[in-house]
This record gives sequence, structure tokens and C-alpha cells, in this order.
Amino acid sequence: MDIIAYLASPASFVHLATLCYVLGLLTRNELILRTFLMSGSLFYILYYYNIGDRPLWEAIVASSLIALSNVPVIVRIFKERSTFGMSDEMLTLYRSFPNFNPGQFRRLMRKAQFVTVDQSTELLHQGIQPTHLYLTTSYGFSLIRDELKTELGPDNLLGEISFLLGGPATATVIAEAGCSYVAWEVSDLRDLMQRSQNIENAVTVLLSQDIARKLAVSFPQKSARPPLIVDLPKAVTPPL
Ligand SMILES: Nc1ncnc2c1ncn2[C@@H]1O[C@@H]2COP(=O)(O)O[C@H]2[C@H]1O
Repeated sequence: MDIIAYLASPASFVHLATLCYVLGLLTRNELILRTFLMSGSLFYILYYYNIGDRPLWEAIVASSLIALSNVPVIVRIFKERSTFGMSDEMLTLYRSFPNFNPGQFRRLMRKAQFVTVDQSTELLHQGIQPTHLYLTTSYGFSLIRDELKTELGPDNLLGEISFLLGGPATATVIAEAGCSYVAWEVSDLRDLMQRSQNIENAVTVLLSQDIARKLAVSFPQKSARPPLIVDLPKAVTPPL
């Protein structure tokens, strides 16, 4: 049989369908797997349509349902991996989350509040447990610790130390009139992290990197509290 006749015959469709299924099942990449499974189902549909005197409609409907069931998952994977449809404002903000994939970033942003301050507002108070974590998106933030004061600009996380350590704020932060920030309720963030291990990892890395960046330009005024030393029970030597 020459190649043209073979490609036009129903046998080629079933061979291609099988090849797609086999290649799909050999990969661990979910997008490729689902694309192969869908292509395999489409070749089966062509096969069932052409194999007999009349199309095998029952088999065509079954294969169509199998092919279609891949579509929502393929769309979801695309949305996870692509910034398609994000506004310019979101794309700019996304640069502050380099270790998040677009899907994780979208989930995080669904919990965010975007605030522009019209009068001077205290966001964090030294010694008091914060209710929110903040990301500055403009200049105009005053950071006050004990008798020291400095100004902070955009792209700074605020409240990440108490978020990670579970203690009170280590400084007071005041947002001056006109400045803007993004805020997350601590409880929403913890909830999100509890539901997704990947988001928990991404948030932890983001906060740790922010602290490391701040530490790189600070000098200790006093020594940090030493690690807690716990008296562990002595190991019992089993009798011989
Ligand atoms: N040296 C610093 N440089 C920049 N930001 C700081 C510094 N010290 C404290 N902060 C911020 O001020 C916040 C006060 O609340 P947290 O201690 O939770 O987290 C703190 C940091 O986000």
C-alpha cells in the first residue's frame, strides 16, 4: 500500500490514535499528556467515522466526551502558566513576585486589597501583633523603631517579620497621605497557605528574600535573641 493510500485509510487513524495515547502516557508533563490524549481521541473519532458503511455514532460520542473532558483542564493549565489577560497594573505588580507562577499570583491577588491613603495612617504599631501584611507600591512610608526613623519606598513588604515569627511588630509604620499599598489579611494568607503547599512555599520564600534584602543593608544595634535551647531527655542505652 503506498503512503497516500495508507494516510487516507481508517487504519492510519487508529495507528495515529494509539501513537498519541502511548506518547501521552509516557510523559509526566500534564499539558503534553492531555494534548496527546485529546489528539488520540480526535483520531479515534475519524476512525469511527470512516471505518464502516455508516459512522459508529456511539463510539464517536464516547470519544468526543473523552476529548472534551480534557479541555477545561488544558485551559486551567494555560491560565496557571500564562499572564494572558492580566492588566498592566497587575503585570507591573507581578514583578514583585518573581518566585510565583501566574496562577499562584492570581490566587494571591484575589485576597488583596489595593489602597491609596488620603490621610496619614498607621499600618503597624511596634509591639502589637499585625492583622495585615502589606506591600508598598509608592514612596511615602515612615518606619519608626524606638527613637530611630527612616523612609521607605515602593516594593517593600511590611509585617513579614511578625508573620513569620508569629510575634508583635518590630517597628511602627505610617503611610503618609497620597501613598499606596497592597494589603492582605493575615488570616486570609494563612488560610491560602494551608490549602496549597506550593503557595505556602512561594510565600515563605518571598518573605525570607525580603528579610534577607533588608538585612543586607542593616547593621545590628543589639544581638538577636539566641536560639531556644531545649533540654532533651538523655538517650537510654538498651540492655545488652
Ligand atoms: N530595618 C528595616 N528595614 C526595612 N523594614 C523594616 C526594618 N525593620 C522593620 N521593618 C519593617 O517594619 C515591620 C514591622 O512589623 P514586622 O516586625 O512584622 O515587620 C517589619 C518590617 O516589615
